Amino acid sequence: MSTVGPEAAQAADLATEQQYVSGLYTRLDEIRARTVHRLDEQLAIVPHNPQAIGEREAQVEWHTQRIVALDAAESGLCFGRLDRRDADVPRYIGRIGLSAEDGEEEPLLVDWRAPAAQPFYTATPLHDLGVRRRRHIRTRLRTVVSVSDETLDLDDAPGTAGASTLTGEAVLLAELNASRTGRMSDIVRTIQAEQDRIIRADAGGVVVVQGGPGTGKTAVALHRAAYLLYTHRERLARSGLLVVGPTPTFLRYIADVLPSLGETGVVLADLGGLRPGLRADAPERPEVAEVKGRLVMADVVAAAVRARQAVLDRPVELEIDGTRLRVTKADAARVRSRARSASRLHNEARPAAARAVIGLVAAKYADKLGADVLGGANLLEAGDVGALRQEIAAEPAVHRLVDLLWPRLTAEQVVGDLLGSPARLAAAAPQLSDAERTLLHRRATAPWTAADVPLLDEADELLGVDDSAQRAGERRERQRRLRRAQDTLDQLHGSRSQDSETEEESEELSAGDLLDAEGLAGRHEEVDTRSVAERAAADRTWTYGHVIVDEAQELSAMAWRLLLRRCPTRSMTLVGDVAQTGSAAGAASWDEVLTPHLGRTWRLEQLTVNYRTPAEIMAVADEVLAAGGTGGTAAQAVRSTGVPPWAERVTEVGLADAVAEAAARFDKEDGTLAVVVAPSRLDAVAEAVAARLLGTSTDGELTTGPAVLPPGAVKGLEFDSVLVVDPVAIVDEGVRGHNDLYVALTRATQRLGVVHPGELPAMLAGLGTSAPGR
Ligand SMILES: Nc1ncnc2c1ncn2[C@@H]1O[C@H](COP(=O)(O)OP(=O)(O)OP(=O)(O)O)[C@@H](O)[C@H]1O
Repeated sequence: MSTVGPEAAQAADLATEQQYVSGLYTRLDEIRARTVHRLDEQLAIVPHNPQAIGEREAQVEWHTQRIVALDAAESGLCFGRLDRRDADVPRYIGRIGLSAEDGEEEPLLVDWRAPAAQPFYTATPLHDLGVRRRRHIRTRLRTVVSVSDETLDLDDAPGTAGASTLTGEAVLLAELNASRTGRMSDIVRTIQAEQDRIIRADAGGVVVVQGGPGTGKTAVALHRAAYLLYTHRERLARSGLLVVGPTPTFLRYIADVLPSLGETGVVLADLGGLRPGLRADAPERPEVAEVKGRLVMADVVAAAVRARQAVLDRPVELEIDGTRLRVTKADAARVRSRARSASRLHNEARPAAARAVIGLVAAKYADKLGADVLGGANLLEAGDVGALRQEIAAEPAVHRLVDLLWPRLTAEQVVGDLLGSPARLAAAAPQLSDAERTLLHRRATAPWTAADVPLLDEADELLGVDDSAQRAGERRERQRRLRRAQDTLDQLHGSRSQDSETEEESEELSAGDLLDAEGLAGRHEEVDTRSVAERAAADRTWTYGHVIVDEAQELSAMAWRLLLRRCPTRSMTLVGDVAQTGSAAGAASWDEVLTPHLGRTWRLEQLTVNYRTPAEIMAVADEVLAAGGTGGTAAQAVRSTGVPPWAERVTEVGLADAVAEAAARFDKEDGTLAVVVAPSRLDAVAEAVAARLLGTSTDGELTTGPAVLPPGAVKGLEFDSVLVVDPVAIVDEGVRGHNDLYVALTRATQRLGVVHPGELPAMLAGLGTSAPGR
């Protein structure tokens, strides 16, 4: 009897899986070709009315999206197989679902997001969910290059139970050890059970995901987005999904993940990009951002809007056709109370303010014109007063008075004027101290910062839009279309030959019988052909079906108000780590930051395993947190590299060159490199590193070479090698300096070095003192 050796068994497994995977690619090609053909058919259609245009656009979008998803699935199409105790056929798991032409009961490939795929991520020897064996399949292009098995059935392989809490440990570690590229990639092959639970959590309500550095919060947030789009496709296709991240650099870093999962219809934005048409990215001092982020600023903005609804300091005179009229403070107060009772929103109340002003001026004018010199009743008739009102409504002096008492305002005017004027600040913000108001004060024309965006949004909420002119224009346009449609119908009707109106022919339906002018006019209305994501991103008032916030601990109270307005259904996923909060306006605890807005309606989930940072580096970082961080949760490092992190003391004058020298040593290693440096040293260090290493970037471009960045800019990112410069300055210059240093140290996936000009602080005593390669 011959036994099969492990190599032969492996070869046989490879051959079996290759055959299956090749079949899957054949099926993928067929479906793709058919979808391309259908798309071509749709593009060839020439639609003649808005309804047909709309239908065609929907079909084109659907087929295009399908092709994008099929293309995205090409790389690593199938990565898993489940052999189940009670089923004869294996179940294959992949990036998308594929069924056979004849629609067999078991699909050829199950989408990783489908419920049937879940055991691939969550089955364990103790809770095997009916799975005997989980197989990880690795492919390069369309070739299967390896398979690795986990036996879950305790009867088959006694002793496997409890061996590891990780799913597919070998495959996972291989992924984690790989060099980084400067762009985040998806983790669909190796999602871990605690992550899977959050990814598939119910869409309703607010889920807060707290986890230490490297626990996969960003990865989980993005895979949850893909999961929700799959599970609630129809709803989210209409309402859209928003992902908010801390910086433009971070958004670039994560930008490939969702497309690689076949999902392109998501809006990604940082806070400074949340106002359509505005890029608010001017730098801001942290202490200013902190004041701007306080909840009290909602009252300040409201007071600033109210202050624009003027009562006069002294009477104004205006002249109409040579007649002088006097408008008093009391008159102005009457106009204001009329307008205020007409609408809560300033700009929407403007027509009421204008009517009140016209009424007031007309009455004064009538009094003068019709005054009986003998002191009798007014000599003007009611009709005369009506005509006067029309005349007065056209008077430029009256328009100026309306503008004075109730100006049409934009959010930019309200907030710009407020911050640009100490007097306006003093009037609108008595609750702030002089020092705080001084912090807020800036040039009226200064560029906008990210912390201004919630203030602008708040102002917009209070201003509303006076769209009466636009609505009047739309009414006129609709009437024009109606008239044109009626003419068309009349012509059609008129062209019916009188002679042919036999009884039979008169039974025929004409265009006019089928359509009325209203319907025909409707057909000529414009169709908005932008995608939901495009429309959502361009519309400040858009409300999303789901909002995901990454690095949520950084958001100020005012930013929360803005985001909650974008998601009235409160279907939200917030991920972050209160131990990594860098901004003064951000959170030291979730309770503190969320309870004012959400009460206790949110639920907390935790991630506990650090997949990024090796144990050697985490041991050092944890000491920093213990020495002065703001809480957070410990995360267990999943691997160790055996490479000790080190510290090197340098002289103050030689610091920049020493950093460049150390960076050059790291640069010889595989993968990406970041130099993290306190803001005050940024320019000198960046210059020295750039002079030494080609491709050095300081603008957050992570793919060209070493990146030199301040701690605030590396939030959420990771690099194979990290060089931290002058840790004491990082702590001293940050608002929450220990957190900043903690963030900097935990960015490394492989190697960490610290260069310091003075004594090494005690909390970093765990660092070795000799830099390798010296
Ligand atoms: N299940 C997993 N399989 C493979 N890689 C994973 C897994 N989970 C996380 N990772 C990897 O670990 C790294 C850290 O993940 P991520 O950036 O999502 O963590 P984070 O919790 O957001 O970190 P931080 O708070 O420090 O920014 C990434 O490279 C990510 O791809």
